[in-house]
Amino acid sequence: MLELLQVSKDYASPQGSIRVLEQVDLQLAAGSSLALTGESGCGKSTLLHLVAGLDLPDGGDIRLDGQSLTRLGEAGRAAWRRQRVALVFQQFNLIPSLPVADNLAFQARLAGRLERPWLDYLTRQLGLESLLGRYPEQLSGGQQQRVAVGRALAVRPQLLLADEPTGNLDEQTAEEVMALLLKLVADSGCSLLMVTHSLHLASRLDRQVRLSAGQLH
Ligand SMILES: Nc1ncnc2c1ncn2[C@@H]1O[C@H](COP(=O)(O)OP(=O)(O)OP(=O)(O)O)[C@@H](O)[C@H]1O
Repeated sequence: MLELLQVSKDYASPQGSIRVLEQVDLQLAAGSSLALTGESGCGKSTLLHLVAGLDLPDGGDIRLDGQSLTRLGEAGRAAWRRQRVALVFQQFNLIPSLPVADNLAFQARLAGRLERPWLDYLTRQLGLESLLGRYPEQLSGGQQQRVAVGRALAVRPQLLLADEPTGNLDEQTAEEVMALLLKLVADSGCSLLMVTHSLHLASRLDRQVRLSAGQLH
């Protein structure tokens, strides 16, 4: 279970400090999915980055199965980023110098969690078997995002964080990638927190919340 307890975040600006998140409370049960929507600049990516352990809140706490992220030191936060959460970005973010097979295994290897049968299952389900020797630049956007989904889920994270995962894809490819992502998230049993501008995509997740003026609705 993911819990955000009174989470606040400020950024410095020339006009002084700006509060982007204002004492946000949120709970996401293990194995369930939540869509985070809201206008551009409202703080959706900020919230996702905090949960990912990429940045620290200025107030409040973030907990995963009772463990507090804000009480961890740098090494503990690095382990959180490697093993407990995984990210899928709008821009795919594959490693250009590695073929698909190594991109798929990269994070699971780094986390010491590479399970070959699970990775093979993901590879088959994502339709990537014939592309394992190719490099990212030789793939379409939809193919690249399927690799990114496989790479993230190969870790067997407790929580998958997705930031506009289909934002760079045409409508039909977005549908295909989203269907695969939802099926494989269900297969892995992890929770999903997804940022999206699309109310249609948001409606496919268990719950929807909107971020506005620093608070969730
Ligand atoms: N590192 C930073 N320093 C200062 N301000 C920042 C920083 N990162 C984000 N911001 C500001 O915080 C606000 C929230 O940004 P964030 O990227 O979280 O919004 P978002 O809802 O994800 O937007 P979008 O939908 O356009 O991606 C914006 O006003 C942004 O300019």
